[in-house]
Amino acid sequence: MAKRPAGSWAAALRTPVGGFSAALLVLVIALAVLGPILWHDRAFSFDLDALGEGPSARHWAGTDELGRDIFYRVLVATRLSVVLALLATLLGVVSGLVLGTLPSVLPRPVGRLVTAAVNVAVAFPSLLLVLFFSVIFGVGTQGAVLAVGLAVAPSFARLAQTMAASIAGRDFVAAARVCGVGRIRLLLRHILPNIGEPLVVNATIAAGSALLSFSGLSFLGIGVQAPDYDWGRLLNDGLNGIYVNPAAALAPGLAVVLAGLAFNLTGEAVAGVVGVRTRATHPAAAPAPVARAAAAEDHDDAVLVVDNLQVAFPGRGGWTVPVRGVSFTVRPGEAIGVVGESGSGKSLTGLAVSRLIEAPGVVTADRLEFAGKSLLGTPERELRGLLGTSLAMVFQDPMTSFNPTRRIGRQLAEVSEQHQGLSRSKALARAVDRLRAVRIPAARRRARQYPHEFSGGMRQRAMIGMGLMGDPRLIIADEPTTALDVTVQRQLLRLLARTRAERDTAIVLISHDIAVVSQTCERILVMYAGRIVEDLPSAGPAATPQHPYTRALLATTLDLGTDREAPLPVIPGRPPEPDRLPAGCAFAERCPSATERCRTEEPVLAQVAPAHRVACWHPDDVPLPGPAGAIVTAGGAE
Ligand SMILES: Nc1ncnc2c1ncn2[C@@H]1O[C@H](COP(=O)(O)OP(=O)(O)OP(=O)(O)O)[C@@H](O)[C@H]1O
Repeated sequence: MAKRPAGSWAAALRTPVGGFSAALLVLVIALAVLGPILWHDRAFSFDLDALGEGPSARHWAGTDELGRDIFYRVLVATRLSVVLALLATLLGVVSGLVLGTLPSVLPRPVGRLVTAAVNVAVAFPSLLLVLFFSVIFGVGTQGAVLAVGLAVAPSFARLAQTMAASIAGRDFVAAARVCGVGRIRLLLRHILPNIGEPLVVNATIAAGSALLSFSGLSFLGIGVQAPDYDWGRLLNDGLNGIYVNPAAALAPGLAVVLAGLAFNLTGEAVAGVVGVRTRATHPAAAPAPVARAAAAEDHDDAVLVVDNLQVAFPGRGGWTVPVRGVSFTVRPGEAIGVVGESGSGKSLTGLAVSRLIEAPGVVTADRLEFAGKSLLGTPERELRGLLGTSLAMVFQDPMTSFNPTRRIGRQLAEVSEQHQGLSRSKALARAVDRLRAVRIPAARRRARQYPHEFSGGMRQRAMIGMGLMGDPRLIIADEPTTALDVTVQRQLLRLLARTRAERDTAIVLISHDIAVVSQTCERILVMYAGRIVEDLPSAGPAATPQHPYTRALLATTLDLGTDREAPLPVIPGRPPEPDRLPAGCAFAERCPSATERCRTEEPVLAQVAPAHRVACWHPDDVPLPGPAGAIVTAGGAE
């Protein structure tokens, strides 16, 4: 299980649910431990002057027919009630875990048999199972523990099975398998630790239910037997005289409810901390604004204006700001490339523009406008229509971009049904037409197919086709060609270029590959550690990169002329983590031209030529070798 920072537990305790459940649980545990030690004698002493009496100053919840104090009996019964519930839960969790994970270590036919047995058991209501097992194991405490425990087991087995199956498909398990790790070790080392958290949460909640079931069994007379007593037995005793002394039944009933609540609410609070349920956290204060890096240029007809954009996430020691004051403008029909190494903030910038940053992430900007509308100030409902028809997003992994259970045509058609009010058949006809427009052969037949029946390149085309269902003014493509081979990559870039030429659609192409970007875009934004460090055209007189980072990126680009005998060029060092940024220029550590000033003072993005901005104290304007010294790579322009 991953270690949680102490801060998140403390924060959970400060919430009303967390605080209340923790207090209640501490009280229940304290009573279970101390109850029999402190009040055993009082619970067993007979007051012959007060037989079967109602509440009084001496006996707060009255007495039973032998004159024993009900209040103290309820307190003393806490230990047996809680211990039995916990024992039953433990039994249920352990046997459920064994049943749930056995199929992954047993030979396949036996494993299937176990799975089928679990499926059948899950189909029965747990109360029915409790009664069934009680009959089998017989009346008494032991039988009741076994009955409640085994009745809980199937739901844990199912939970463990489902979670183990989802983990078993992950890459790290495959990697361990390839390394020859055996099945049992795989289960113990790689699968169980990753399903531990949800199991603990569910076990805590199940303890509350076990307490209730146990009290139910004792109440029916098939659980704890005299002279022992738990809350269920006290409830049973109290019910006989309920018209004389209602408190005799109410007191143990209240104890069951409060202890059940303590377990259930604690489970909820733990779930909030370990993230079993996705819950928006509300950090104490908003992230502090970072120093402005540059202003966006003003254009009246701009499709997208990003001015001083910041994306922040709450971390252990405060906010981390992976995007720090990014500013740029995109005009109609313009193709802008965003490049940079992994972690430079490219994707977050694209996601912020598409309003896809989820809480607890926070997006702020002086201006973030798409098609003249503020993306931060306009109500969600108003924006949905605009973004649905005018903004298209193409992601890196085309397989996960489509819903695998729905036909491609229907998924495309949904856009027009939702945003353009087209009928089902008209929307589908448009979907087929759009698939044709992105050059998908046999579009009508293909529209009836599922995503897995498409090749990677076709899925990316279909994704662009989905964007074209509306009338996109901007396409944001985040690493759209990374998963594709070079030929398909070229086709896709050509399709983007054609779409742009035909419809005057602007394109923001995010890539780590400066060669890909320079082939498709006329302007390149180079990002490093959450900032734009250079903004330059990809061709023309101002296309000589001046930032040492851009020059280093270009130097590491391989092309047909690269000397295969020489070692592969790399940029030494690694980019800084967003929560550990140095003072001054973030690239200084890796920069051959860095001086003392670079290490103390952060450069701002400044104009060095028309349409060329650089954030560097020592820009290098010596033209690079190659055609006109510009960023034209082996692929050439499309
Ligand atoms: N939800 C998140 N919570 C905290 N930090 C995040 C979150 N998402 C991204 N980051 C951090 O923000 C930084 C920038 O991420 P981003 O995905 O924008 O990088 P990128 O330049 O697109 O890299 P890549 O090419 O690898 O996708 C990374 O250091 C990442 O760890």
